[in-house]
Amino acid sequence: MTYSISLVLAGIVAVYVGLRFLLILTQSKEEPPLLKTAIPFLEPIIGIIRERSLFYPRLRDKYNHDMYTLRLPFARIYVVNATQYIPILQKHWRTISFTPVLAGAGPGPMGMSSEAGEILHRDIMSDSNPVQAWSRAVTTALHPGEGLDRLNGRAVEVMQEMMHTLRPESQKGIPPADKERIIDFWAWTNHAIIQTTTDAVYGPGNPFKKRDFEDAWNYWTPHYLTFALAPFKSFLAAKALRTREFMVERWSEYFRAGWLEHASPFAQIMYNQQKSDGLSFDDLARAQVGHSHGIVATTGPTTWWLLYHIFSDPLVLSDLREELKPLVKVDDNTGESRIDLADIRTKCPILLSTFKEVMRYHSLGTQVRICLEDEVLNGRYLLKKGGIVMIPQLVQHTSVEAWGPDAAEFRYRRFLKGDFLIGDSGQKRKPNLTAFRAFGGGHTMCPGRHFSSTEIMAFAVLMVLQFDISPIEEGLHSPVALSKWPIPTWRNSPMVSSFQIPDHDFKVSVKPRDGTKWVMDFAKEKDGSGSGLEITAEDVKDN
Ligand code: HEM
Repeated sequence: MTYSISLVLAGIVAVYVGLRFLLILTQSKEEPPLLKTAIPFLEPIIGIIRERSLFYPRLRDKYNHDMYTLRLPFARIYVVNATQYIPILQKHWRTISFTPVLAGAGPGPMGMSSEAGEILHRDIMSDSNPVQAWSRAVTTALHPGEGLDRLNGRAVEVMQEMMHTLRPESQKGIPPADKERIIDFWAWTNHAIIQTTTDAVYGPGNPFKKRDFEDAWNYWTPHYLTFALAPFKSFLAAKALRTREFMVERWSEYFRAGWLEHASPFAQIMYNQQKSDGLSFDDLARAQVGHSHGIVATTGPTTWWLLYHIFSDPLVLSDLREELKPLVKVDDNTGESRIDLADIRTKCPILLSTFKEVMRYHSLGTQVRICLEDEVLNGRYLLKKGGIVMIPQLVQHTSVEAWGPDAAEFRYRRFLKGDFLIGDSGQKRKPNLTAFRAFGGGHTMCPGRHFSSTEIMAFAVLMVLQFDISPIEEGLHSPVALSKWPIPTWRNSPMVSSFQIPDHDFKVSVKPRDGTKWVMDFAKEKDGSGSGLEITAEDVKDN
C-alpha cells in the first residue's frame, strides 16, 4: 500500500517536473513574459473558469506587465494590458487576424459542412478570402446612409409598438390615467429590443417573432461556449445541439419562404455575399445562427443597463429630461408630442455620454486574434505563429491610466466634451479613447455600432419621455414599492457573454407620465447620407 502511494506520488512529481521543463523549453525569451504558475498549463484554465472575465484584471493588478503569456495545453495566449499596443496590433490585422476566429466558428459550433470550412479558410490572409469579403460587404451595408436609415426607421416603428403594450388598455388611445403595468424588467427589455433589432434586420418573416424561436435563442446563448467545447455533443450537449438544429431549420424555412426579399438590404447583402462564395443552402442557414450572436446578443443587456442607470438615479433622469425638453414639439392639431430621431443623434450629449459610460462600465467582451505568422510587436515582443492574442475589454475599461483614478466609478458625464474631470486636483484630462473597446477597433471594428447606438438611445428616449419606472416587489395582496433600486449583480454572466447579464431579474412598475401620445419621427438626413455617431476613438474627429 505504502509502496503504491509512493509510486503514485513519484509519478505525479515526474509529470510535474516534466511539464515544467516543457514549459521552459518551449517558451522563447523574446515572447511576452510567461506568468509563473504553480500548476503548469492547467492553472490558467482553472483561473478562467473560476474567475471568468475578472481573471484578466486581477492578473494585470498582480503582475503589472504590459503584456504577458499564458500557456494552456497546445495553446499560447498573449494577453494585452497596455493600451499603447492596441493600435500597433490593429495595424497587423492581416497576420494577427480575426478572420480565422470567424471562419472557425462556421464548421465548429455552427455545424457547417467541411466544404464550407474550406471555403471560409481559403486564402486566409488575402482580400479574396470569403470571410474578409463578407466583412467588407456588411460594413458597407451598415455604413451611415440609406441602408442604415432604413434599419433605424423600422426599429423606431417596432419599439413604439412594443412600448404601446406597456400602456394600460384604457390608455392605448390618448386619455390619461395613472394605471401602472408591472413587468419583469430584464425579461421585458431584452424581449422588446430583440424584437426591435431583428424585425428591422430580417423584416416581417423574422424567425425571432415566434416565441419558441426567441426562447431557443435565449437557451442557446448562455450554453454556447460549453457546447462549442464539448466533445461528443449529441451525448454531452444534447439539448444545445437540438436547439441549434431547431434554429437552423427555422432559418431554412425563412429563406425557402422568400422572406429575405422583404428584409433589410443588410440582411440581403449578408446572405448573397455568402451564397456567391459557394456556401450551400444548409450552410447559409447555419451561418445565420452565428450572425445572430453579432446582431442580437449585446443589444439587450446594453439597453437594460442604460435604462437601469437612467431610472435608478434621479439626477441622470432629470438631466436627460431637461436635455430632451427643447427637442419635443407638440402638434396642435393632433395633440401628439413628437421628437425627431435625428435630434437624438446630434443634440443629446448627456444621453450619448451616459450610453458610452454604460458600455465602458458593463461590457465584458474580449477581442481574440490568431497569429498567422511570427510577428515582432513594436520591435519588442515576439508573437509566435499559432499564438492567440487577447485584448480583454475589462482590462482596458478599468485602466486608471486611461480613465483616471475614478475609473471604477460610474460617471454618466464622463464622455461629455470638456467635462473630463479626472483626479482630486480637479485638473481636466481627456480619457484615452483607444481604451474604449466595447465596439472593438481598427479593421474589424463593429460595423453595427451606428445602428445599435441609435436604436438603443432612441429606445431609452421613448421610455424616459413616456414613463416613470420604479422597482417593486410582489406583496401579499398587491405590489409593494421598494424604497431603493436593487443593485444588480452579474457574476454569473456566461463566460462567452460580451456584456454583463444581471444575475436576477426584478419587477418594476411602469407608469405613463401622462396621457400624451408620443411619436418619434424619422426624417432622413437631408443629404441622404446620414452621419455616424462619435462612439469609438476612430469615430471621434478631434481625437
Ligand atoms: C450594443 C451592441 C453591439 C456591440 C457591443 C457590438 C460589439 C462588437 C465588437 C466588439 C465587435 C468586434 C469583435 C472583434 O473585433 O473581435 C463587433 C463586430 C461585429 N459586429 Fe457588432 N456589436 C453590437 C451590435 C451589432 C449589430 C446590431 C450588428 C448588426 C446589425 C453588428 C454587427 C457586427 C459585425 C458584422 C461584426 C464583425 C465585423 C468583422 O467581421 O469585421 N453588431 N461587434
